[in-house]
Amino acid sequence: MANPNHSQGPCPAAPSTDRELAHSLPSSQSIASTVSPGTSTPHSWSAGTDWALRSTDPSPLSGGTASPDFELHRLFNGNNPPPAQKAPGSPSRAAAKNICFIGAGFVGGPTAAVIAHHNPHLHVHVVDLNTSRIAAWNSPHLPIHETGLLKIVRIARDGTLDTTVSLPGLARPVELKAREPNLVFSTGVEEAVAEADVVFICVNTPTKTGGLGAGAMADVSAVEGAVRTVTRHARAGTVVVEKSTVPCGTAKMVRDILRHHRPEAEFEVLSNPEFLAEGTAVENLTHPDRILIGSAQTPSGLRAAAMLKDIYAAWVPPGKIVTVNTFSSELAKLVANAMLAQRISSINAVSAMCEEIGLGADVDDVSLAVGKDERLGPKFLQAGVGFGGSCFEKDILNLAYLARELHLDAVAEYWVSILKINEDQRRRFARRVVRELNGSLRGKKIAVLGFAFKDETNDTRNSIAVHIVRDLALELPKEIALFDPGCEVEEIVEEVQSSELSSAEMERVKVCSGWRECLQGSSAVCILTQWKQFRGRQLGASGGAARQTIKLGGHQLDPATNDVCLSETSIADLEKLSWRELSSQSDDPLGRLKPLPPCPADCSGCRLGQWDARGRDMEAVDWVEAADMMEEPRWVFDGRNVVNQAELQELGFKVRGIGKGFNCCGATWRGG
Ligand SMILES: NC(=O)c1ccc[n+]([C@@H]2O[C@H](COP(=O)([O-])OP(=O)(O)OC[C@H]3O[C@@H](n4cnc5c(N)ncnc54)[C@H](O)[C@@H]3O)[C@@H](O)[C@H]2O)c1
Ligand SMILES: O=c1ccn([C@@H]2O[C@H](COP(=O)(O)OP(=O)(O)O[C@H]3O[C@H](CO)[C@@H](O)[C@H](O)[C@H]3O)[C@@H](O)[C@H]2O)c(=O)[nH]1
Repeated sequence: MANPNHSQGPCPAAPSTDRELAHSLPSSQSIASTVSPGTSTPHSWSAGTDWALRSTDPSPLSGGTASPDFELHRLFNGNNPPPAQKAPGSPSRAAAKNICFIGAGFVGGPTAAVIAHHNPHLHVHVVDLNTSRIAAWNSPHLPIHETGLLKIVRIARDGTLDTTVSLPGLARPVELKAREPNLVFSTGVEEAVAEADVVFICVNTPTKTGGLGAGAMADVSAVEGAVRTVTRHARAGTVVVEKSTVPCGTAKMVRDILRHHRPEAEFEVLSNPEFLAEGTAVENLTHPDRILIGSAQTPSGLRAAAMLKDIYAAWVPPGKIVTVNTFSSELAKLVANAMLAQRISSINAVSAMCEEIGLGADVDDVSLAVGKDERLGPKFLQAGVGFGGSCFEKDILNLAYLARELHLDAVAEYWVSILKINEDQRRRFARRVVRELNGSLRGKKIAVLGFAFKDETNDTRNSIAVHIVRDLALELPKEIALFDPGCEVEEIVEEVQSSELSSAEMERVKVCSGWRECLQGSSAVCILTQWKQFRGRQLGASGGAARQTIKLGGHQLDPATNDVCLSETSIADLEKLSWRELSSQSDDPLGRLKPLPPCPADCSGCRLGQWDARGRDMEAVDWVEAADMMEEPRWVFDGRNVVNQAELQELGFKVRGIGKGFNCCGATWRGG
């Protein structure tokens, strides 16, 4: 809870936005941070006030929302709502009240939670056939480990408490009214669909493994399953939103199925692909680069798009919401992933060249130089052992399949070449390990640090590590020890077991629960995931978290009235102020969260620990200690260029990074 002893006057050293906030609260206002589910009221300044909505977006699609401009208008003009301003002929549709998400996976769960968090007036119901997944969403131990996710789930799922905030930067205490719960997780798929105004389909769409298009085409059977439920149970007029990544033309297919089974009912089908990346899901959902909405370009399609746009406009600036037709939207999702992966394959191809040139060419220097070109930019130019994960490969295969279907073989080959480079990159890495260890791994222990497909996640699906472990296991080493600071031992075991290793190869694989156990007695360490813990204690310690600059939502402060309106975004600003002014370490500095119910004594979630407060080994590797544990000569094969090569070489390690055509002493070497 915020400290009442600091409630007098503004902080003299505070920047201007802080000073504005310091005078921001009138003496007698009480602030409701939410309204009851089912009312059309957005975040209200004072409870019980109903606001007319105004479009702040010149686009004819906008149906209006509680945008910052609207909130400012309200503050300048008291409680008189601004006149509704709709572009002539612009479509309108009743605002959604009940939303259903089918699929409580990596996309459905976090997306539903963020939508519910920012739209307290909506009732959001997330359903899945997987009972254990739903049980986890209803527990203190969520099935998905994403920074900040538990907190927003708790706010929306459990509601919040009445609280009063007193901070040195605030003129007077701020009263935050309790929030009602508006996020439900259940297995009641049919009931949730029957109640919904909008149904988001967030089910899995993996690459087909058999039959027509095996190994290339996306398997949309789960989408079809979800659509079947909609045809049977949805009310006429329900808007169906395709959130899953699907082949181009799927929205039309869904529309056709609905028309066939329910010819009397009007259904609109929208494409609204998701661009979040795992490990940064909450950040990506909270501050998206864009929200893409594809709709039929008919009046009713545009009305449906406007309704969806309003849901996002609760926290996304209107300029970031892009509306197109459904085909362009579906294609854009596949192309975005293909182009991101293409950059990685491009820089990995360069890394192979750097290694072969061997004259000191360093791929990281090339990335730096190339990324300075504003037309190219610095992101997604990190060379490594290749990209993994559940999305890039399947979406490129999907795109290439479409090109082939269109008889564009050269185009299909172009996309497939991205995957060929990726495969070559990981093969080259495994070959190099074997070559440097004199062409044989027999009798040697190989340590693998990192098993998740990227850092800050526990997702091991299609991880590069699985492929490399398989290639190394073929060499019959004494042992391959695996450790990942973000994954449970069971998660890694499960993934390895599904990797087609023979029983003789499997016997050599051991999953460890700490880096010491993993490195003990090894001849070589392969770093396959970019966890910062692998950089080492020395670097980890010197890094020190930079002090965060607090943006106090300046555009939401009214300089004339010094009022502040408290949407969840503004409450987040208050939390930042609290962290700064009171040096609070609490995840809940305003004291809004309801306590979690105690877990049963045999709770497996408690036993395994949690992402945010877990018992697993998140300690940085101490390379000084590691040097003593390993067999000589000690090799480090850094597949993500995370360690400081010079520092490790001083400790007696032989280090090989990606795309380094030299070692630190200037001697050239050649990759495998
Ligand atoms: N994972 C990501 O980072 C990411 C990002 C953007 C887009 N996508 C796309 O989003 C979609 C979902 O991906 P995900 O990673 O969330 O998948 P996931 O496997 O984690 O979750 C899908 C969930 O859908 C459930 N499901 C399947 N059929 C169902 C039905 N008929 N009724 C109720 N529940 C059902 C499954 O039980 C599962 O829990 C995919 O198309 C994927 O390509 C994923
Ligand atoms: O410069 C880079 C960036 C990433 N990677 C690797 O690429 C893979 C994918 O990383 P990332 O894209 O960050 O994670 P994903 O969760 O797979 O997200 C991608 O796939 C999602 C599913 O479609 C999209 O929504 C996201 O926009 C898109 O980034 C990982 O193995 C990374 O290690 C690199 O090797 N070099």
